[in-house]
Amino acid sequence: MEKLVSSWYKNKTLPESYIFPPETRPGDLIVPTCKTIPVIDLGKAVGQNRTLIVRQILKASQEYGFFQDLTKSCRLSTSSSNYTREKVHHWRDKLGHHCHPLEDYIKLWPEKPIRYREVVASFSIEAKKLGSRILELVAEGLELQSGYFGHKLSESMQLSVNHYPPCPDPSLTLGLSKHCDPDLLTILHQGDINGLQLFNNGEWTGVEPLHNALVVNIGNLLQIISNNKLKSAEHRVVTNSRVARTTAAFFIYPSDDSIIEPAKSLIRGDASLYRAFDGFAPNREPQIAKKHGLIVRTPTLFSNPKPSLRAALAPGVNVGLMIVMSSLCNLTLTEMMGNTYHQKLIGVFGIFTRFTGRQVADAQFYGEKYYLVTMLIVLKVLRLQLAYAWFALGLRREDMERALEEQYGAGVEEVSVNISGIDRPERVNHVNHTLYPGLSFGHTPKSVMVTLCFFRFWLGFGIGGDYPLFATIMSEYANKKTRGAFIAAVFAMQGFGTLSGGLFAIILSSAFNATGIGVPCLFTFLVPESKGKSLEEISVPLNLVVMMENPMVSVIQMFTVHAISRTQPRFFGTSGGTADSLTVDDRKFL
Ligand SMILES: O=C(O)CCC(=O)C(=O)O
Ligand SMILES: [Fe+2]
Repeated sequence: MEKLVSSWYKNKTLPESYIFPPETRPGDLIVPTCKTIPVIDLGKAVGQNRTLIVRQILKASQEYGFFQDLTKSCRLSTSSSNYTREKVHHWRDKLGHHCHPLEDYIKLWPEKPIRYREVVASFSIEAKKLGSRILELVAEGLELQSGYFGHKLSESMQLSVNHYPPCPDPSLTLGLSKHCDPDLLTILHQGDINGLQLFNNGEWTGVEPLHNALVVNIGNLLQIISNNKLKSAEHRVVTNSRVARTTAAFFIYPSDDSIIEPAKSLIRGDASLYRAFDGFAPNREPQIAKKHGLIVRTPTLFSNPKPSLRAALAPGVNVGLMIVMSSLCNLTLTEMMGNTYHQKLIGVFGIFTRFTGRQVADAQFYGEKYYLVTMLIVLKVLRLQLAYAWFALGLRREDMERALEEQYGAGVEEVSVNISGIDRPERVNHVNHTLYPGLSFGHTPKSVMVTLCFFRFWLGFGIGGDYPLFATIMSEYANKKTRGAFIAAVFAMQGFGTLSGGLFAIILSSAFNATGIGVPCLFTFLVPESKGKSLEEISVPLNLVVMMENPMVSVIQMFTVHAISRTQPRFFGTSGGTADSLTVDDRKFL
């Protein structure tokens, strides 16, 4: 392990590796302490006062993401867990370990000092209780059902004991640089030494240590679950040259298998600001677009927990596929329309579809566009594509929200109907049916398998009628000598088509991934260090800035523009229906 700062800091000047770049140094070390960070006495959250306390907590969490609570209730590292790779080290040593469920972890805690286990155990039991109480009050304030944050969502707890030794030059370094906690809720015992600072309204303010108080701050996950009704606070720790500062932070976070998403009741009427994700691991930090001076607001930003599968579903792939496929279809169909074999095929096909039902034909993608065999991949990610369209075109927010509301409803249908070149409204059903094989009845492996088997069977049933058709037409068309080869080719082509569709998806998404950007989230929050603007206001252009720096993404955006603009005039509001007729404002994002 790297040597702890505490073991060598004495009589030394600040080593270069601890000197932060000028723009992130603490600057003026004496910042005003924030007298207005609300102090909430949880002991009073009973009887008639309860509603008042709930209101105070909610208000504090919305404005600051921080409040102080008056109820008093292993791994040794230095700087951060990323010591070898980080550019600058933090002036901090840290002991970290899990503490809940206690009986699972206590045996792993340090044995010395002798009372460590006893003291920390009782503290962590209290911290857990306190966390649960606060979360219950937060649930009440957000009008979520009682116990909403209980069980899995707040199942785990980790403790970080931070030690910041006296520092030779506090103006050049930081104990912890600006960050938001990635958890649900943090309960911090900060002792009685100043050091914690909160970034609010574009300024740093000190969080004054209060006797008998714990600092409570909202983490990213609570911001996500509350759909931005609560705010995860940005904070940092500055050092001082006189005394060591030791703090204990309890991080409450969900079990690994929890699904994190905005609470359903909080997205009614509002757009859901975050997509759902699972496999939450508190240490999985997102990539930070440092050169843009941006701070990552959500742990999901550009994170790609299951790279292979997710990569294959990258929206860029979908757009690319759609364009290639629909051009192919258009060409093929135009070619075939005047062809008598085609007429025959349609005739027989018509009988077939009447016999087996429209759905069967639709579900196997053969209604009219024979070659949309990759539709399955494509449709699954339409939702993400809509997000791209939004970013790329600077669409009006209301339009985007409406489209999202209708996700797998009419909005997507229209887009897919249009993109695939089927423009009559009565064909909406057709697209609807093609969606089925891309959906699942549930999210467990079993239900996915059942859905898949069911639709595969259905598909096979439909194809079973169709293959003989192909064979017949091809036999009629080809001469005797080459007939066998032609029929083989026709059948093989479908497989090749599907394979190359998949291959295309994989190549495009690997290229996309290699750019380091990963699959973008629907709404990501990159916040510049500038004041005055709301998250919503700045997130769209900023996402674009990041994306536009990347040639691959720009290409995908151009695709999106063409695909959507060709077909979706209503998304443009008043600005017209083609890329050419976008207004100047729209164009600035292209
Ligand atoms: O030590 C402190 O005052 C704050 C610690 C902190 O923010 C953290 O561990 O995330
Ligand atoms: Fe923190």
